[in-house]
Amino acid sequence: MKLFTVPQIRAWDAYTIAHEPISSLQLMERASTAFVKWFCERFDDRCTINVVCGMGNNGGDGLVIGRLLLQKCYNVHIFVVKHSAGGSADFEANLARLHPMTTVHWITESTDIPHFAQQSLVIDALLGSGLSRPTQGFLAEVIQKINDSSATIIAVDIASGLLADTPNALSDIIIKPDYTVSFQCPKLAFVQPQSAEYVGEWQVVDIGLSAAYAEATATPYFFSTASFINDFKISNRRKKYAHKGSFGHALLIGGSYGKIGAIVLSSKACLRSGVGLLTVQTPRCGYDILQTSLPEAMALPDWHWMVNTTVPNIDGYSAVGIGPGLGKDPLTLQLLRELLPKLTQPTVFDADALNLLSEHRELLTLLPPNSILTPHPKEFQRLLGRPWQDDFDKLSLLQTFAQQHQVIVCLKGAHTAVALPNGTLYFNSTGNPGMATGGSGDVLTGIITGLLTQGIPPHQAAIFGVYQHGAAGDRAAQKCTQPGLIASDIINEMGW
Ligand SMILES: NC(=O)C1=CN([C@@H]2O[C@H](COP(=O)(O)OP(=O)(O)OC[C@H]3O[C@@H](n4cnc5c(N)ncnc54)[C@H](O)[C@@H]3O)[C@@H](O)[C@H]2O)[C@@H](O)CC1
Ligand SMILES: Nc1ncnc2c1ncn2[C@@H]1O[C@H](COP(=O)(O)OP(=O)(O)O)[C@@H](O)[C@H]1O
Ligand SMILES: [K+]
Repeated sequence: MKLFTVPQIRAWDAYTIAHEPISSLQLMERASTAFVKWFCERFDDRCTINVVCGMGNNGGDGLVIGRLLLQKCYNVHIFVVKHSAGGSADFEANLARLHPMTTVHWITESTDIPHFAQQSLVIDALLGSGLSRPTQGFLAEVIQKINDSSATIIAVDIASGLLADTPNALSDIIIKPDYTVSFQCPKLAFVQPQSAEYVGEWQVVDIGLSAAYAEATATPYFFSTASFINDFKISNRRKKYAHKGSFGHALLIGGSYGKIGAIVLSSKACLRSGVGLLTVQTPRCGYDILQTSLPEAMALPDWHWMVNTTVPNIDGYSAVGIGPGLGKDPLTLQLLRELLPKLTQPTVFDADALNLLSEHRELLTLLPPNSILTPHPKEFQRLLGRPWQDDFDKLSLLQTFAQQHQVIVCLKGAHTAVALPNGTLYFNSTGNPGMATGGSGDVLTGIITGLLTQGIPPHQAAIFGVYQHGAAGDRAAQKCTQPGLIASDIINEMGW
């Protein structure tokens, strides 16, 4: 699914209105109907609902939502904050339609702001994507009062006061919703850690905007949903006469004294991703551990007891993964230095392989094109050599890094962002905080290396691997709960 900026979404609305054809008023009705459908599936008519509206089209949505819920016999109170002299045309039209049904409570000064009871629901339709300046005055007071209440808050399209495509100032006063129900496509802010408390649990509802516009309009941002991933047509079916040679031979290099578990986890995930053969190079202290815990893997023990030091002969391997548990010993650095120019096969760099690259930045120029780097935010900061100002700055640095080095970077976290060498970004839709546990990233390295080994092109291996890793994590969390989840559970739930 493509992710669009607010100006693009506005153009998308206009295109749909011009080409469907449909009036903007009808589109507002359609959007609000989709919201109400989502709402009624979750909340029954015993609750008290406060719809708090502004005077733009987001407020217009609020008025329609209020009307539709009244028609369904919900207990609805509608408030309008008078923040401008007149409302948008569609707001005014819907205000007129509401009049015979109920009294609208106007909030024109601070004393008009109601108390929102603990058990009630607040539907936030104050401001949407038309936000043009920070909220101030009694509009900000209303937001503050809603936030201070214990009511359940549901934002229409986007939380009032939250900017969709650019960072907010720390001082901005913004609704902190429990849920955001957004129209047609997620906003960029929804996949940024800094906006988390201004988004809550979010869901996109389809309002039938033009498919032709979406198809024809370019964007660097994508959201990897199940249907998007299915388009890669990566099959889990095997041909009857397939043999282990049909699925490639992976080489993983990692582990050091005390961190053999990391490379074992990667190895296990790599095997479960479907490779035909796997060889694992570890220091000698890892030999017994690996052979005992994973008899399916072949071991290539280094002469060194504690760390990896020897450049393996990489001929014959379909793909390489290096980094989990690797350590940063000077001998291991030497290995990496000598290995890099020899690599002709697709390669994944993770963990300490990335840290070594960060500390010896001249090595970055030796990365083969389309290599896959899988840093978590701290590792990415080290690779950059400097921190970012905010999440949007981080994304732009990520795009620039991938373009400059012609590599694929999977910046891990909730909504892992995969940056391609052409600057496009794919935000992942799967995964959960249960995966914030040691070893989860090692599993991802194994999965992506395994996909590369089977001949899947690097950009697909990265996007698909990240998606399937998160999906396996979601299945694991269902079984073990989020706190109970450990990295091995992700491996046990693998399969697609
Ligand atoms: N056809 C469409 O365009 C559709 C739009 N929809 C809704 O329309 C919304 C966007 O509508 P609008 O563009 O009218 O935007 P808003 O509803 O966000 O309101 C913008 C108005 O508020 C004012 N404003 C902006 N920031 C302010 C601030 N901080 N304090 C006080 N006033 C402020 C602006 O000057 C403008 O008059 C979407 O979020 C969505 O909810 C939906 O109805 C779906 C269809
Ligand atoms: N809150 C979260 N939501 C979704 N996925 C998460 C979350 N926290 C961590 N993960 C995933 O778990 C993995 C953690 O990787 P990493 O930090 O490298 O762990 P480790 O180094 O211990 O293996 C990443 O793939 C990341 O996307
Ligand atoms: K809103």
